[in-house]
Amino acid sequence: MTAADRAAIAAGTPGEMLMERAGQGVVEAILARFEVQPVTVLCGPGNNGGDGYVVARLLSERGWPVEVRALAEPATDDARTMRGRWSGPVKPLSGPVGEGLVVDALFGAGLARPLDGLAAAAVTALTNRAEQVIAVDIPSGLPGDTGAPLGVAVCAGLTVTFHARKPAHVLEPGRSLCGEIVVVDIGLGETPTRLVENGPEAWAARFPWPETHSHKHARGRLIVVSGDAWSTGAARLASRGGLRIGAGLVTILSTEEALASNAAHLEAVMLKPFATELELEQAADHADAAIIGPAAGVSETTLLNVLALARTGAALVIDADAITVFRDDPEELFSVLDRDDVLTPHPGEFERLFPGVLKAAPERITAARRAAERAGSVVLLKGPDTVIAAPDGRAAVNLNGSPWLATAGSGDVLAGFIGGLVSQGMDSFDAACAGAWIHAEAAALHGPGLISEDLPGLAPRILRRLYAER
Ligand SMILES: NC(=O)C1=CN([C@@H]2O[C@H](COP(=O)(O)OP(=O)(O)OC[C@H]3O[C@@H](n4cnc5c(N)ncnc54)[C@H](OP(=O)(O)O)[C@@H]3O)[C@@H](O)[C@H]2O)[C@@H](O)CC1
Ligand SMILES: [K+]
Repeated sequence: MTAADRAAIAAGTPGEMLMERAGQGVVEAILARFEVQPVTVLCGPGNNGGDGYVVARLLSERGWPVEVRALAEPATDDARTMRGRWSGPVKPLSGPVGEGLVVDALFGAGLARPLDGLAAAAVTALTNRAEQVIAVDIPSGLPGDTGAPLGVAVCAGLTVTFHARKPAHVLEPGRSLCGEIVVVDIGLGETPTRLVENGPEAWAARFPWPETHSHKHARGRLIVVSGDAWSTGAARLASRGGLRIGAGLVTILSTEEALASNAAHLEAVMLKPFATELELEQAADHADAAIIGPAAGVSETTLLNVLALARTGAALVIDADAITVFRDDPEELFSVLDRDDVLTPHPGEFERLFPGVLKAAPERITAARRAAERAGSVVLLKGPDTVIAAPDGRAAVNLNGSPWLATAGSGDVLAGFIGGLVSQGMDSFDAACAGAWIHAEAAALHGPGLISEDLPGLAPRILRRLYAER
């Protein structure tokens, strides 16, 4: 039972009533998606099984042919009550499951160990039937607080959970085992949750729209540090992203040798030379935000450039090579970061800065939180389920990730989106969340054939939508 259940029960809502609402929610989700057909409900011994008996009764009352299979007798009072209200037969779990839908009410939040014996066999027999399987709360075999199955686990086409998504619903591979996810309100009320699904509702109210009197300097001054003469495209992708997301002035800072190639490809983005890290520091002096890392080169120069930017008042977005250069001494980086700064590692870069943290954490949200706390800055851990965490414990998981983003340079544009938002004064955690969401939304909008050059130009369609809904 979760803390939310216990709190609701302590506040006077009987567990039995919560269970009735939970079963009702599952049934409504089924009725909204499927025609009447045979349904087999697999019930476990705990309250997840209790929900299963409610589903069986309510579907049967609506004329559905229902068969109940139980792993064991109910072991909780509420489950026993619901078992008692089911007037049909209860068959053993063993043996093949017939045609039609299968409701998986074997285990939910109380899963304590890998499935074995009859439960494992029943779950294995459901392989290749995902579209017909409706998981109650969580696909059995998947612990709610991680996205990692303990052993065999149900693969469902629909998962109906209660109150709020749990880590297993948002983190891979769990998220893919859930299929469509429906969250049912069972009246648990407002309970503090520190896991946020990243989406506009989490940050749109604080999006930095320009006001009538805004001028370009007030809209945010962003600088992007260019790579050397052969590696200038990444900084331009980032700068274009920054400009499209609304920064008023974007400047690429480039060494002499890369000036010509940058100059040949820039219009609204400005260009300034620098030779030493001291000159970089001076050039960045009036910037609100600075991006460093995309194609920067894994070199001592990049490391010194990061430290130089950290001496300015600019909020930093540190990506790619600018992360890797600190692999021998991550503390050197952490000692100059503050909570306005954002690190945007993929898992390999994350490992370089935070060795062992991903492996030691039960899942990616905890890993990103620990990293943010250690670094003292916002950390955006990339992946199909990108996680954003702040040093104060805030965390969000991006749910609109898109496979089209697996293309060269997409991370550079993401750094640009985040830097552009931070430069406009948006809180860095919000900016990382908004940047990641808009980035994935843009990719989904384009779909097949996406290249990173397309991403900045897709942002306006999403921004228009956000602007209209503000
Ligand atoms: N969220 C909400 O608001 C509401 C939630 N509700 C529902 O309650 C569910 C949580 O119920 P729950 O705590 O009783 O746990 P549940 O998953 O049924 O299993 C526990 C039982 O399984 C057993 N067991 C564990 N692992 C096993 C294994 N591998 N193999 C074999 N046995 C194993 C374990 O035995 P033990 O570990 O003690 O030996 C225990 O007997 C939740 O997911 C939701 O569906 C609603 O009803 C009300 C509102
Ligand atoms: K289940």
